Amino acid sequence: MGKTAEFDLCVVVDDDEDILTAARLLLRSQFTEIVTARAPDEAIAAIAGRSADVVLLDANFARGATDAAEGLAWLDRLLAIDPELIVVMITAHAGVNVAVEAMKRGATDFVSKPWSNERLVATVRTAASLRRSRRAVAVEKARVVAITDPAPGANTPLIGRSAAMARVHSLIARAAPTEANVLVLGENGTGKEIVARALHAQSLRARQPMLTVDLGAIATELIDSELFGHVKGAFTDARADRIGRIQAADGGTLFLDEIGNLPLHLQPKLLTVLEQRQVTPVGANRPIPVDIRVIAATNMTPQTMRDDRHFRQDLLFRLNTVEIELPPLRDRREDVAALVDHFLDHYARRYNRRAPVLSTGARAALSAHDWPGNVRALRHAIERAVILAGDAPLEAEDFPLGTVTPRVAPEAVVAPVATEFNLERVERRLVEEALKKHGYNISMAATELGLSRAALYRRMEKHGL
Ligand SMILES: Nc1ncnc2c1ncn2[C@@H]1O[C@H](COP(=O)(O)OP(=O)(O)OP(=O)(O)O)[C@@H](O)[C@H]1O
Repeated sequence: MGKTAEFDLCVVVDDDEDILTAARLLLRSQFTEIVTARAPDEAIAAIAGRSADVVLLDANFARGATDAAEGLAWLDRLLAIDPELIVVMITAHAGVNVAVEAMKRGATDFVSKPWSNERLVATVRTAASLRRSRRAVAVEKARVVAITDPAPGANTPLIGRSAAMARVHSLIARAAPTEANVLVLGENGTGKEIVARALHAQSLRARQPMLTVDLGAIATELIDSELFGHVKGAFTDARADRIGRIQAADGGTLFLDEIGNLPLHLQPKLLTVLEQRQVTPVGANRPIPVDIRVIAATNMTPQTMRDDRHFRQDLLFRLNTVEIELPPLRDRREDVAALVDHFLDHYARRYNRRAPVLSTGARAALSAHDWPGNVRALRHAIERAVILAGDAPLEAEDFPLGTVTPRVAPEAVVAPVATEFNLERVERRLVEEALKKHGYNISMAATELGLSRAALYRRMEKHGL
């Protein structure tokens, strides 16, 4: 059996039978199948529903014609059927104008008759490889888009009418339609991701995807290749080219969550992407142009972000063209009532129950609570209450408000009691303790528990924390 060909399907369209035979002989070692046709419509019918790697298309069909009008018209039709199609035009000798026109209309390359065999094979091979890499990028892009669905709850509207939230709403409305990069600051659970989604949804890029990279959830050593991509062989496990999230977000918005976790040594690399609008995958030697708008978020305080031991200031200035700061819930208690009503209604629908009534005392307690986990914690508290509610109005005791545990010294945390052996309960307790210990700072609690942020969120959901 002969060597397997590298490419699948080549289509050659020419009204000259000799040319068809020559092309078939020349290209048969490169393609598993070669379809030849004497007229373009014959070729279209022969490959209907299939995807050709390359179409070699003659420019002149009408006898004696040299202006290529017919070939160019067929080029348009073929590209209308499949805009990704790779067409190599066969032009008459010295038909430079035709070649230029064909390229302008979307042909990938051209060969002129009489051709040199070597040149023809090289041109067709390059064109077929281009098709393959375009397809690989499309598949990779779809994969990356598919795995970056919004986090649970991230698609809810931004509730809150306090003066602080009114400022946030107004900043979103003004910044969204511009191309400005936006930095969203706020403690964990204050709604930074919702703000990022609102910015994208109201932007000119709304029809393109918004890709999220949670820099707090990716192992540090993987951040480089996740963000910037890599080429095959760049490191031991790089078995194939892989585009990074930056390239996958091309045309859309890139949401860099927990930007404060971007290692210092990668910060100049991101700066270069933003300044030069191009990305160089790990191990590649040529940069790829990218068009992205960046929204970044962090739970670091503005002071920490402005400390160049944590964050490069030149990068900060690129990221924070507009800065939106989300105040913690304890500084906008007037928003609690609206949030409580929103989540009561939301979870009553979700669990198909009547929304429980809250006593005046319960409402007052919820408003007075300090909510170290901010809106996320309030949301979980309401969800739990809706699930557990009986017929009586809910009282303050029905919510796990307990005594507020401020950020405590690590040694003050009690080790789990060894007499408890129920794994689920032990897990819940550990997660809860770690959250309290770190003042509901998700990144720090996750690090302490040896979990990724995403894994910690899943456990918080599971245990209603
Ligand atoms: N203003 C708000 N209105 C409605 N829901 C909110 C609001 N703020 C936060 N939430 C809810 O709280 C949860 C946390 O929000 P989000 O993930 O946007 O916070 P975050 O600041 O990005 O948190 P983290 O820093 O921990 O990633 C989500 O379930 C979201 O629906």
